[in-house]
Amino acid sequence: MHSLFKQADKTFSFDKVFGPKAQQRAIYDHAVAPIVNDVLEGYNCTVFAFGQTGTGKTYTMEGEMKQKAGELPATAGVIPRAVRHIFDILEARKADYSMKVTFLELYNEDITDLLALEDQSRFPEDRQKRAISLMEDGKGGAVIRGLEEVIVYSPSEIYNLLEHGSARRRTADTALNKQSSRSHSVFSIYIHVKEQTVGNQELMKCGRLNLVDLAGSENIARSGAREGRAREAGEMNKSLLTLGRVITALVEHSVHVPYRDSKLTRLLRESLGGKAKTCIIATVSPSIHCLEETVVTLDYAYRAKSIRNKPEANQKVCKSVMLKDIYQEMEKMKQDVKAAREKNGIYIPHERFALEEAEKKTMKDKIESLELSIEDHRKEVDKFKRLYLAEQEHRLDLESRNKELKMNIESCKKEFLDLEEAHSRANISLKEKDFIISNLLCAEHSIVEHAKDIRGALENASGDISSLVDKLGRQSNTEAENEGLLFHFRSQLDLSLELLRNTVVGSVCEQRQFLESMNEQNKIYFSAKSESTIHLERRIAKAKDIYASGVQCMNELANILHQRSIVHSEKMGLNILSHATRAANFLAVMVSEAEQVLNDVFKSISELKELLAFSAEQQEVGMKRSLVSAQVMSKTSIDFFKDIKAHAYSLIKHMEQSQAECSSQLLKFEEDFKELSVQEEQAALDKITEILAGLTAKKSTMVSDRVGQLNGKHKEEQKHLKLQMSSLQEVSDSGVKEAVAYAAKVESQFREDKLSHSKIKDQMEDILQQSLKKTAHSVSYWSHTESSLEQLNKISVVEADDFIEETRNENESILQNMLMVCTQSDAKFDAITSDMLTSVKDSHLLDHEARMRIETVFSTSLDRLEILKTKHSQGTESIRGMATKYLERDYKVNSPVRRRPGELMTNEYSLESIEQLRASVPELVMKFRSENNLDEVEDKGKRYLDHGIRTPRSPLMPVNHYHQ
Ligand SMILES: Nc1ncnc2c1ncn2[C@@H]1O[C@H](COP(=O)(O)OP(=O)(O)OP(=O)(O)O)[C@@H](O)[C@H]1O
Repeated sequence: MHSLFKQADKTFSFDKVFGPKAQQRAIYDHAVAPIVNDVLEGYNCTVFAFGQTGTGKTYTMEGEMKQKAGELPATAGVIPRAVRHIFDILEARKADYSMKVTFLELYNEDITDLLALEDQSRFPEDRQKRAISLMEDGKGGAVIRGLEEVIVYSPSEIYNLLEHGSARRRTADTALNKQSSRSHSVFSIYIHVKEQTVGNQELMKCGRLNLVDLAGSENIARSGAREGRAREAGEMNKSLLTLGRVITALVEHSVHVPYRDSKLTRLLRESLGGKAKTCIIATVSPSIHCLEETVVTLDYAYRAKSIRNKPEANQKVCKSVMLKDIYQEMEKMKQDVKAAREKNGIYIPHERFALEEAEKKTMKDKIESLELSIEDHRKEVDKFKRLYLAEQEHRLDLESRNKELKMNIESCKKEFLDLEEAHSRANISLKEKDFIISNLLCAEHSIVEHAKDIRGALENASGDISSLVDKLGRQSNTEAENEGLLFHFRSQLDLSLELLRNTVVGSVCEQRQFLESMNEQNKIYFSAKSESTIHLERRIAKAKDIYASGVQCMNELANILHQRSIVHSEKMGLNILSHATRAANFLAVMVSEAEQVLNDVFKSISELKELLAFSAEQQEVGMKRSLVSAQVMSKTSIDFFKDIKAHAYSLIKHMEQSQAECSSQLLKFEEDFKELSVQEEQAALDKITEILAGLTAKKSTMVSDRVGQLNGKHKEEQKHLKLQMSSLQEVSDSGVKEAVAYAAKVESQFREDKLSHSKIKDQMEDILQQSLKKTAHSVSYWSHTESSLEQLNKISVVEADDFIEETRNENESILQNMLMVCTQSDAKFDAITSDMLTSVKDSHLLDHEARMRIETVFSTSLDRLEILKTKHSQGTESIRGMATKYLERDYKVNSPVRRRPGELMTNEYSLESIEQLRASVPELVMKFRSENNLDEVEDKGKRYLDHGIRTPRSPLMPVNHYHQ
């Protein structure tokens, strides 16, 4: 089956190929019409159709012949069309012609005349078709004795004969064709055309057209032929087989062409390699089920196409010569008739009978001896065929083995190339990894640098924090100082108020004492002057009241001020205390956490460093190992393939040699055999018996010698081949084992390396993620701390500022009130004093003495008042000065923070800079590839890319989210 499909790939070329829809007319015009013209020029021409049964041979040759209105139907085949064509030409030429036709059937090697009259014999055996003998004409053609030649004058006559004859053909119902022709049919048209020559001599052009419809070649099993049909098919196939052999012999220019092996080939002898012009129509089926037969048919047709005939026109004969022939023939026939009349039965003249008998006898002898020799030949040929077939099989076997070996070599080469590619890929990946490692080291270095920077920044921050703590301490000191100052101010204020009160009380007492003394004096003096005294008393009481109310007011104010200052200082103290403790706690926690974070970062960085170093070391070791093993393996594979190649080469050479030798020997043998056969044939004519014996002996010895030689050689070759094959197998087995072992080793190493690499990578990834998380956490924490500090600072500053402002405002308002009260009391005191002076002046008018006394008292009072005034103004001034000092100089306000901790960090360690710390493996791979022009290499780095795309580095994600 496999070979069949292989055959189906074959290509055949023909003069013209007609498809299933081709019209009969097209086939005729293209293939047969030129032949008809040649027939009319005096050539013998043959058109024969052959092919598988049921493929349309009869349809092509005969078709439908019933005329419609004098016209042939479209389905008319080659024969009716040729007949019509011939008549058309002859009539157009107005030629003088004669035409006769014969129609015979060749069935199971028997020739039957299809145009002979029906036998009216009573007995069925007599009614059997008369067998007709086939004889050589001595010019390479065949003569059929006793065949009915019907002279025809019109196409319709021929059509009738054709229909009549076709109806008598043996047909049967088969699985492939309902009306399958079981015989070969030959319809011949003989045409004699008279030609006028210059010398007024009449010449005749004799042409013959054989139209042959062969029985179908058939696969007995498929055609469904059984028993009688099977035998019939076998016979048909036999004659077709002989036809095939004849074609083969003609194609190969063999000396002997087995025409005589079947009647069909004897009949067609002239048309195959003879002097006739031949057209072969091969019919095939488009069905796949008929592929085998189709290929065989096409093969026959293709081979038959290369047969070269030597067409020769028949000799033009004189009319007189022809007439002479005809008369001779008539004479012969007359003698036959006469002999038949004289006796009952079939009689011929005695001389002819004796001649024919002798001829028959010699022929019979010849045939017998030839049959014997043919039988021998056949046996020998069969033997050699078997040998040849065995040899061919052996050759095919060797060829297939050779092919297998070649394929093995090819696959090994491919594997080797794959290995080389893998090796180069491994090298590239090694370089890639080196590149990545160096970049990772750089990244690590930069991370360490950044960590150092962070540490510096943290140190700065801790400095800032400690300065902040100092500042807070200072602030609390300031607050304490302020408290002290306030206390001092309060005590001072109390003192001055006390002093003022004492002064006022003293002056009032003095005034009172003076007034009492004045009263006593006046009692004495002003007994008479009660009105003025009453007035004075009233006035004094009024001044007394005013002074008492002023003192009371001052006292109240001082108390309020005192109480407020106490409350405020307490509040402030509490605030400052709480702020300080909060800040201290917060800073302590922050410092400890920052230290922890820093420690973690350093720890993870050192771990990362160690891991990186370890992984780089391991990778290097693994890569080196794989490189070495790959190199070893490549070397071994190369050696192994070299060995195989050398072995295969020697094997092929040896095979070629042996094949050439075999074929040359076979050719030689065939030639010898043919030569011998020819010689034998020649000699057989002379001394058949003697030479046959000699020849047989010679042949048998020669054959046995040759066979022995061939066998010996064949055995030697086989031995040699076996040896070669076994060594080759050993080599290939060992090579395969080595290759498998190396492959397994390399694979395991690769797996190990890959596993460790992936583990380390995972660890690295984890650590990196952890460190990044911690960094992110610390960054967030820092920023949080910073904001908290800032907030705290702001709150405390605002609170302190508010409090101070409030206190200042309150104090200022109190002082303003106090000053106002003082001024009011001054004014009132002045008013009282002036009143008193007026009263004193009034009293002066009353009494000079009293006036003198009063003047003295007045001057003393004035002095005292002056002193009181000065003291009062001094007290006021000191209070004011103290207040100013307290408010402007001594009350310490917290100076604003110049540099905020954390600014450095946020500015220097932006998200971008942290992102830049990443060593992106895909980018590194891309960079490496672009630098090394490795784009065309199978994209192994794609994995990194894919990986990079699939798992974007998550550690910084929280940071990103936090900051977004
Ligand atoms: N080209 C065609 N167009 C129409 N019908 C066709 C064609 N060729 C063959 N046939 C039909 O196929 C059937 C078989 O054809 P035909 O008898 O000519 O085959 P065959 O090759 O002579 O077979 P066998 O060798 O068995 O005699 C017939 O019925 C015929 O009419």
